[in-house]
Amino acid sequence: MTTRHPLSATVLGYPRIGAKRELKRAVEAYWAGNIDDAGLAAASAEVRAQMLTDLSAQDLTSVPVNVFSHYDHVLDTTAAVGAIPERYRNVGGTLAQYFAAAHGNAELAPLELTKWFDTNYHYLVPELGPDTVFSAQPQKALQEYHEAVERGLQARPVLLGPISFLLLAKPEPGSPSDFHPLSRLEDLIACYRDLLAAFTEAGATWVQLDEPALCADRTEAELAAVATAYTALAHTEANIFVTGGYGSFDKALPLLLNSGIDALAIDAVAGASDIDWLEANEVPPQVTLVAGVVDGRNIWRTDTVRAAAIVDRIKAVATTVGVSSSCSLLHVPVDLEAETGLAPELAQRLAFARQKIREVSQLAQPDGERWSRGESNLAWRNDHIRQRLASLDASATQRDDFETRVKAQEAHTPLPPLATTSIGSFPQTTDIRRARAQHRNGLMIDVDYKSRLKKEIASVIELQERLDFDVLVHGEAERNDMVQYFAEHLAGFTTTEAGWVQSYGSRCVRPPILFGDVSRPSPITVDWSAYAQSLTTKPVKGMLTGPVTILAWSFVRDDQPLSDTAAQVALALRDEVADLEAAGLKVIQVDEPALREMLPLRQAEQDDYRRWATDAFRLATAVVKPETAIHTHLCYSEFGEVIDAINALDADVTSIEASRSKMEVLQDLHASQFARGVGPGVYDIHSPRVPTVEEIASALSKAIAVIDPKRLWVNPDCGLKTRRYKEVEPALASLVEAAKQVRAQL
Ligand code: MET
Ligand SMILES: [Zn+2]
Repeated sequence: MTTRHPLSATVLGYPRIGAKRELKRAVEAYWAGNIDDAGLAAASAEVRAQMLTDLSAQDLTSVPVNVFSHYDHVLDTTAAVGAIPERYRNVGGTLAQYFAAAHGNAELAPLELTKWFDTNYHYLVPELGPDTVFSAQPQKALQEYHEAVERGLQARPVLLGPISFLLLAKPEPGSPSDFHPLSRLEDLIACYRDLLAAFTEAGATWVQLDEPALCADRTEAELAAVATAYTALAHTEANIFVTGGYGSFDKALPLLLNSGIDALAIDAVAGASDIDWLEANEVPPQVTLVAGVVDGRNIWRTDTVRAAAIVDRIKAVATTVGVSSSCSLLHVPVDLEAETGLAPELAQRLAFARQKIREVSQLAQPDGERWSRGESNLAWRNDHIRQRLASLDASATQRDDFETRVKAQEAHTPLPPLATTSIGSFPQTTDIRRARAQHRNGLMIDVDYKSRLKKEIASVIELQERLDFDVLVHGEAERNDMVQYFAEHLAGFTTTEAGWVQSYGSRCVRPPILFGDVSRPSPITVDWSAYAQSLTTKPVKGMLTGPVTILAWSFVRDDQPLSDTAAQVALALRDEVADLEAAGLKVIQVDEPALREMLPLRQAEQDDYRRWATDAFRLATAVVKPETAIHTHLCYSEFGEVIDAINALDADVTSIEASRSKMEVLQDLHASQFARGVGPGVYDIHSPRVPTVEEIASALSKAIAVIDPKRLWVNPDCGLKTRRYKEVEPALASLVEAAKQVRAQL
């Protein structure tokens, strides 16, 4: 019998929150003090056991370990190199320190949370300084290694690779201004060598180092660091398997191949251009190539006929070839079998994590089962929508110029300078969540549910009138989630019952599935917004989620370009915008918080993205008359990168998360000569803290130094749905009062 290579059939990582979110429940119970250390350890062990059961259900030739996480895998690597920041170190045992860094406590804010590449996963940003001492802490990885070995599995510990770890880190507070974490490479490598030594000593022959940061454009110095790091690590006893997983390695590819590493995973889904390079160049014979042909980021069943052809292309250039997922399966739900409500013709085209393991295993067998997707389902096609889109010309995305709009809007809806508003959602009380759940489960009839929602809207309007807001919102009580709500009301989408994926820590989301042509069977939000407007003489904002964000937070069909799908979503929203305007809404906000998230990692692809993303937004909004104001909202920082796109959205007003980034965004806006209305958030809704009138007034005073007060809006930095009324009321009162004070000084 020939033994198969350990990387013949594998996946790069696995969902770790539990098929039914068991880990979420355990961790939250632990934070609340409802279970103790032993209780959490037991629950975690069960989640890991299930992961291993899944990973061993098909004949994978090796399984990744150390891919379980109590919160985040970047924080796990931070802990593995002993670099949990000093300030969390006197909190108690290692788990307490870990959670303090992850989640904060009464005294300490957690580490910064930010988006993981172009996904909706968030990682905790490591903080490193010139004096950070690295020390190998292999215990967690070893424990998971032993758990797998005890089951007779061939296991390989996984760590975030040293280059990505340093590139994702930020300088710790107080570091010299010219300090860059990458300058710590040599010391970090020494620590990784210790970790690898501990793994090999325990019996591991392979170690997986994930280098997703190499799927973005890198400077010459960063690329040089890749060669240095891997040449050093290749001279250890461990066999090194490097993965990327979020696109092509591009310039890093030859460096990795020639560094002496033993295996490299190619992302054949998002980074197929690497395969072209491999075909045109020489692959060192000692390097095993692992073909990542099973999409780790989407839920479509793999066309294994096509995938096998890609594996063959790679086999033609390399001596040893394996098959894997394109990246960790972290981004997909665990089991399709749990979805009993899906239409069979859709379900048969899907694969979640368990099904993907099976696909890998089939692809790795020369005579394994093959499936071809064939044509897309004709029943999912909507020719009427396609014709409407085809008949649109450039005027569909073009409004009058901003000057004209401002004049028309001032006449139509007079507002003071520093006008006050909020971002849309108001606190979602237990009572309102219960009503929604009861209605969903058929325990509350439509009329009762509608009157319950109307009551909620009326109370939100009453509160805003009492607080003296200038532009009111209806509060979004009808929405469980800003994307799911629209997915439930648009044709071409379906939602799942248990399709949970981790967003960060214990927070999970259920991305809807966009499977066919999108259309709007009937108005979605119009009744709620019109009802809110009927209760007040002040303007109410209609509230919609934008096309880019709807795509970013869904699993989207991959049989046509994203730009085509975005246009269909935009057209549906355009009809909704037109209906809101016709119903008397003078202000309409279309949220695009995911505008930055979808930005491609490689510069070469960014212009195209900016074009279709802004076209979609404009298609959705440019239907209104000049006197109707279009607002948009963005959060999650780093606006520098999308400022041109924000400009191109051509919204009349853009509200932006800014209180946490200390109004830095104003500098960016100023520098880019952004000329339209802007509302830098002055109340950090991510914290229960109630801001004072003085601090908001001082932020506003800073803002009017760079922005014309007529263009400046005063608002929180995001929706209020996760907050409680007891914090929100006084905070909003401070906000309105601060606006009035600064206004009085103009
Ligand atoms: C993540 S952005 C949220 C915007 C939405 N309108 C809300 O207020 O909740
Ligand atoms: Zn937001």
